[in-house]
Amino acid sequence: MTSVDPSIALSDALGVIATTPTLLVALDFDGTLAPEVDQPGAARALPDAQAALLRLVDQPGTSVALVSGRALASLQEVSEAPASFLLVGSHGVEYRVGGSTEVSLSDDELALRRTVETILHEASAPYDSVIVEEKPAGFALHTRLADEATTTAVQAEVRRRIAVEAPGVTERLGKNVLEYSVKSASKGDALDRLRELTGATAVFFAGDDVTDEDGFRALGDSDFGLKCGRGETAARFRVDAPADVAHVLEDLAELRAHLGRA
Ligand SMILES: O=P(O)(O)OC[C@H]1O[C@H](O[C@H]2O[C@H](CO)[C@@H](O)[C@H](O)[C@H]2O)[C@H](O)[C@@H](O)[C@@H]1O
Repeated sequence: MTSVDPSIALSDALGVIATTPTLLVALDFDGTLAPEVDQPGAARALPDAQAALLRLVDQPGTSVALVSGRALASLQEVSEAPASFLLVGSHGVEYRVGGSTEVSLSDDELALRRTVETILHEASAPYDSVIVEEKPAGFALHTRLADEATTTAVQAEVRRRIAVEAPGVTERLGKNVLEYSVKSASKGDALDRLRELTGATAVFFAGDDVTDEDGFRALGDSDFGLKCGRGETAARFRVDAPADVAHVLEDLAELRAHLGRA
């Protein structure tokens, strides 16, 4: 485990955030809580991470949120999250904060979404290795099982057509996934909303992908950003893999529980 900010050790910063009066623990799902797998529906949080989150959500003044690029329904299914977890899907477009929310699309947005659907399905049709995933406000093109040449070709074709036929849609590029949405919300917007909703005095957020950087940029000096894996980041701390995230969450849960007992 390393500190991107050399002025403070990860364990010291964890000890500080554990004492905050009202804590929001927010986690990206794929690549952070759950190791990456070939089939999106097969992803599951590591048992140690899930156990730590269940322990955290039981502590006084502590909220747990999953903030994912997945559609909310997909996130609910793979995360097996109890009702006490706050859920954000589709990169900040969908929320489960109490009751589920429907995504409401205008006629223009519905038409734009249909155009995106057509482009992604037509561009991916020649390739068995490319999968299109439906979301309430858009579609994602998965190339995890495709070779490099196929990925380059299909993404170039999609981008060429989107620029002409659906300008204005929001593009998000993740690990082996190129996604288009008719809503432009981000994980930064989601953390802002959850912070306000929970009255958090500090926020812990962990993520692994480019779209998680919006979340890290929404953090302030009292917060704790944890990047999982390689790549440029605005997070203050970094670990190598989901197993390390699980360890950090276990430590945070232990510190928070100790505080509750003190
Ligand atoms: O924000 P996240 O919770 O990290 O969600 C990002 C995307 O996750 C899923 O795709 C990724 O994980 C899959 C399972 O490990 C993997 O097969 C795929 O290659 C990854 O891109 C999900 O399917 C997407 O909808 C999310 O946007």
